[in-house]
Amino acid sequence: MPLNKEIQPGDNDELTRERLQATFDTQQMAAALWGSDLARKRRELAKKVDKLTVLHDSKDMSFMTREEKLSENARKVVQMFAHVADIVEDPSDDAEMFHLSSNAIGHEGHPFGVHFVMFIPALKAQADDEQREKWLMPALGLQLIGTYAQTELGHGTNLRALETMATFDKATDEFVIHTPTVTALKWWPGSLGKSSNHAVVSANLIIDGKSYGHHNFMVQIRDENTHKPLKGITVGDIGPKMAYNASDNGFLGFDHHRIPRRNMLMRHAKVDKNGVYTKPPHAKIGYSAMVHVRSVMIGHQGMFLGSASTIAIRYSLVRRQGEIKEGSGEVKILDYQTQQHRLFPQLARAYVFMFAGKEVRELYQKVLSDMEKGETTLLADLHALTSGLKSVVTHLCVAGMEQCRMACGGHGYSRASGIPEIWGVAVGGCTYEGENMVMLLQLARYLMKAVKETKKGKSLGRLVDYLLLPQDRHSLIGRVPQGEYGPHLAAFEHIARRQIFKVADELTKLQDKGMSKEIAWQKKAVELQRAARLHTRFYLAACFHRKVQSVVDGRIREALADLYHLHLNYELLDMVNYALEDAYLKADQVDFIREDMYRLLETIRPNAISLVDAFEFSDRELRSVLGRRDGHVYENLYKWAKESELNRADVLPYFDKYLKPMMLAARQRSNI
Ligand SMILES: CCCCCCCCCC/C=C\CCCCC/C=C/C(=O)SCCNC(=O)CCNC(=O)[C@H](O)C(C)(C)COP(=O)(O)OP(=O)(O)OC[C@H]1O[C@@H](n2cnc3c(N)ncnc32)[C@H](O)[C@@H]1OP(=O)(O)O
Ligand SMILES: Cc1cc2nc3c(=O)[nH]c(=O)nc-3n(C[C@H](O)[C@H](O)[C@H](O)COP(=O)(O)OP(=O)(O)OC[C@H]3O[C@@H](n4cnc5c(N)ncnc54)[C@H](O)[C@@H]3O)c2cc1C
Repeated sequence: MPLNKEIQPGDNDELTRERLQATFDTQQMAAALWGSDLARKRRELAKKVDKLTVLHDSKDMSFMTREEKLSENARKVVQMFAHVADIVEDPSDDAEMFHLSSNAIGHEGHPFGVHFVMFIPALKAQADDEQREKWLMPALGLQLIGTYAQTELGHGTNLRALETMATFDKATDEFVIHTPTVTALKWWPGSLGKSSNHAVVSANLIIDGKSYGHHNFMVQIRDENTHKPLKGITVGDIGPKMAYNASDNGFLGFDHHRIPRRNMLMRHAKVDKNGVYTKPPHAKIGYSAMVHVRSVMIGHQGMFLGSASTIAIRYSLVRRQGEIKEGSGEVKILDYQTQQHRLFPQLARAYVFMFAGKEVRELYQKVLSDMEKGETTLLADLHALTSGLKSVVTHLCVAGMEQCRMACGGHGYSRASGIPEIWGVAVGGCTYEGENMVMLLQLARYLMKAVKETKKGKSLGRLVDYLLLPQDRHSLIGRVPQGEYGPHLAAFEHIARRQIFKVADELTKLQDKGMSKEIAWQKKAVELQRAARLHTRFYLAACFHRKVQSVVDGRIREALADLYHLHLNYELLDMVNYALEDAYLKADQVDFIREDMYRLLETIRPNAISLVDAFEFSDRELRSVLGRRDGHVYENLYKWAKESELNRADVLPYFDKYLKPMMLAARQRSNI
């Protein structure tokens, strides 16, 4: 039995030979990546989706208009729910459902995207028991479609400047929801434009003329039967986007629209019928739906980068171009060192992002169950961690995916590669759920507080314990046996700690000179976001270390350790300026890191296909001609191109309408 479980009769021989070189069992590696239970469920649900033709794309989405995309994905999502009990073991398991939707629907969006990822989590965390009964149960039972309407045309980041108003009318026991200006229009919510009939709306709570800041309200926006907007509500689609065009992101305006008082989500903050306001136990508890998405995004982004790596690495083993030794025949492009250097570090990042995604979800679940008991101590840690990870992971993912695309040459630029769409979806993650730079500055706030605690000999939390440790002056990389690469991880720690303390000292100096805290912050904002990035990259490296250490099977651990060590080398070189500034690393150590990285590229090369096969993306899920499991790329690229709508006729009307008359006229002129 070969160790790579993807081998099948009829596959491209080149790929089969590659797969036979695996040093580990790909299904065991899949278990390390996804968790053994989820890996098994993914495998089984993919087989079931393969058999259920109603869940298959009716044609490649690249050849569809937006309206066709919306309709196609609405059709598939409805079929998916109709068959859900036959396909998944536990329909209430978000992870299993996400993988089902990834297989059957893809990533271009569908009417229930924000419903499941924000609307339901907002109700779970912020609705009281009675409200859960009223809306959560119907939402879970698909009796209504919800969205999360927070961002406005004028403001997305600065939530304190949101303009939508929810004014309490004591006489009728209602809130009056109103959009006072054009900039107050809700703008961007997913599935709002044409699909949703309910929304959790963020609006400023106003009682007796006093504003209590923004709170969340349940608003029905469309009639349940006719689907027409209710009186006082204007709603529509905001137009085409870079990608994610099967999602109808929308706008929404209210003209003194009335809702019952009990439509304010009241698990934590409350307003009684006399207009008496009760504060929540934590000022930011109403932000929980955002924290939820930030926590799920990390693993999803890892998956996007894993998909792009799979496509590029498989294709690089099919594509031959040029010779390394003259006369010895064209080589697979993955045999070029530059191609390996382009792709393997992205593969390693995909792995660690998926591991980090799992860790952060566990912390989220813990915080959620604490919150249920009114306990909010870990909320700040979770906010800091998710803010940093969300920003660093999305940024590195899209940079990595772009490398994958370019590594596929011209065919990478074609939508047939599948990379442009997932890149477009992934890059949205740099903006949604908090613009990356803004979220890095949120983490920086936490880090600066942590420095203050450290100076008192205390730690703000587990994530920043390392700030209490003393700094070494020189790295031991290349000075002691490599072992488990401890000195490399120590270098990540050193770089992060130094930048964090450096910027904290600079802030103090500016303030000591009389500068206000806010202006000093502005003067050092770029350095602060750097501190946040370095802290997060240290967290990621340490997470990779924890994962490798936890693996019991020797062959899996060895293959993972190769990726981990490559990650350490590659990322350190990417941040090397920070280690050179204080001569922590010497030039010969940088050379040592580089040479070790090149060695690792060669070590990883024979396992490359098995490391991507271990993601176990089905062809249906990958939606890529270049990334096909069987490697039959060229004949299928030709088949795909023939599906282009431009090939429906040999001559298209625009030729007769514009080009032919122009050429005829030109010929006539030349005959005169
Ligand atoms: C079919 C079935 C499928 C089922 C499977 C489901 C899976 C589906 C997967 C689909 C995947 C993808 C779909 C993509 C959907 C995308 C949806 C996108 C949605 C959105 O974008 S919603 C809008 C998001 N908006 C934002 O993120 C806004 C960003 N801004 C902010 O968060 C805040 O304004 C801020 C944090 C930048 C600042 O807030 P502000 O109130 O002004 O506070 P500050 O004064 O700066 O800070 C005050 C203190 O508060 C702390 N703080 C801030 N936020 C939090 C928090 N969330 N938690 C805890 N603490 C917080 C902050 O740190 C300060 O503390 P300090 O004073 O320093 O102690
Ligand atoms: C695909 C997609 C889906 C979305 N889905 C939803 C949804 O379902 N529901 C919803 O409510 N919203 C949604 N959004 C909106 C999204 O949350 C916001 O676009 C996002 O929070 C960024 O806010 P903004 O657009 O106001 O950017 P801005 O804040 O205007 O950012 C513009 C620039 O200003 C900078 N900047 C802003 N403030 C600061 C600061 N304090 N310090 C330093 N720099 C700053 C930013 O770094 C950025 O460079 C979605 C957006 C996208 C792209």
